[in-house]
Amino acid sequence: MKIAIGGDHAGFEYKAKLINFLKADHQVKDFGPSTDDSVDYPDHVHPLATAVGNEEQDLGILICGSANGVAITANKHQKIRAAIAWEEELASLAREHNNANVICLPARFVSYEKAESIIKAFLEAKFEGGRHERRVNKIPC
Ligand SMILES: O=C(CO)[C@H](O)[C@H](O)[C@H](O)COP(=O)(O)O
Repeated sequence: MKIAIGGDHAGFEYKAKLINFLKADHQVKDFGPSTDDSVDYPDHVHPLATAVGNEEQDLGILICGSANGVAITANKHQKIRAAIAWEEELASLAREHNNANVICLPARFVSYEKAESIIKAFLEAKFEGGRHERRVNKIPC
């Protein structure tokens, strides 16, 4: 799968580790930041969301301190359904019920091991369609 990953300085460390975790099985594109110097998350979220929205990338992962800002920003983009997850089941349900194409992680609130497990759950889940597709189709895109 083609996976886009990005965030801000608060997610930098986890992003680097996740890239190493993911690159064995996926094509990973890093949307930055490239250091842990303080940055403005929209500068990295917008290009990632554009790439996922136009299907250059299959799924997106955004990591920052609380996940709130990256999720708010990503969801401003047409065709993006960004969900926040701090537990594996939340990530699975985001795919299964909401057809989420971006997952947002709160690096300052979960361990790296939990973050990796959340991403694994997100990538392994599949959209269930049916009643969920009817609902998702009612979200203006
Ligand atoms: O909501 C956020 C942006 O997506 C995150 O929590 C940021 O990482 C956080 O706001 C950064 O705060 P800082 O004090 O500038 O490190």
